[in-house]
Amino acid sequence: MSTPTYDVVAIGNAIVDILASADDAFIAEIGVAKGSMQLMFSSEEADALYAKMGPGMEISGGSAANTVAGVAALGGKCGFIGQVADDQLGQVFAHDVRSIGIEFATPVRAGDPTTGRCLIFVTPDGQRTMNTFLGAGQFLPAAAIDTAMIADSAILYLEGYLWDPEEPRAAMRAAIDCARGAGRKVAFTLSDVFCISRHGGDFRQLLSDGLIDILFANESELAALAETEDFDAAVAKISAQVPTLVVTRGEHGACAIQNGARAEVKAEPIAKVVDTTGAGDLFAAGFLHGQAQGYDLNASLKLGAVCAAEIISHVGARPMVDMKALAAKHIG
Ligand SMILES: OC[C@H]1O[C@H](O)[C@H](O)[C@@H]1O
Repeated sequence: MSTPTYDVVAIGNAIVDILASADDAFIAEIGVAKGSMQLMFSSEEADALYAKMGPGMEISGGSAANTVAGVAALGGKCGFIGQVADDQLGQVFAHDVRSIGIEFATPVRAGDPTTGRCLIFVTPDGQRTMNTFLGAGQFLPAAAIDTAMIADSAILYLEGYLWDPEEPRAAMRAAIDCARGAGRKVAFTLSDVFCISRHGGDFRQLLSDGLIDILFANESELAALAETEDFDAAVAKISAQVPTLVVTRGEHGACAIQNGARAEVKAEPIAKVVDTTGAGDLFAAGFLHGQAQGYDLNASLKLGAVCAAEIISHVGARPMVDMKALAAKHIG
């Protein structure tokens, strides 16, 4: 097997985030569950919610895109595959990933819908409530999959959010076949409990077919996938089906089980949680970069925790400090 050019190639939703402060009363008023993610199914619905939003900040996002942005900031070589439309938000998204050295060559899609956007309300406790219009992202076709790039990457990283729409799901299945055919690793994030409610059967099948090498979950996603609220039982059940399981536990840190060996990390202390958007994405970035660099499980978890702490200390899910220097300070 040849040495791969890329450390991580991701397939995910190409989204520009619009973030604004809101209080709990506003979250109740718009009728969504605080801390959750819900889909908006039309640009009219997105426009109506945007009209209610206070002054916003636009920052590129998208879960898997955030992760490769983190890996690239740490010095990894990355690629991204995702669908944007031929519009201004699409140009912003493409500019932002390319400007940090990520290879992004998915052809733009003409016509409606627009590029995806996510309206994110951040409450004073740092909690984020996301409202996503996937837009063009839900039409990523299998034909857009760059098989040469995937076969040339140590890790293919997929987001569960994108398993929902039909075309990208087919595209991701083709990408898994391509990565595995080339002897590369496949990493998958479960993204949200709602993805498991809708596609838990598929996810369990991917695991039992041995198609996933690294699985990322938070505690609620793990419980939903394992169909038990008993954390230790859930870890035992799922870790028996995947070579590496990583479970993020918010302020309680994270744990990973790799081929039977278990490691834990505490959450990195920070002065103030400003915005939790992208915490899991950046944890995945640190962990994957560590694994791609050959770090052991403890060091990979530590780098994940350091990256997650950086991202929650400011608004937006893209790193804002010199991540190489930050990693060097903590990992050496
Ligand atoms: O995981 C956080 C990301 O999910 C949503 O897709 C937003 O784009 C945000 O950046």
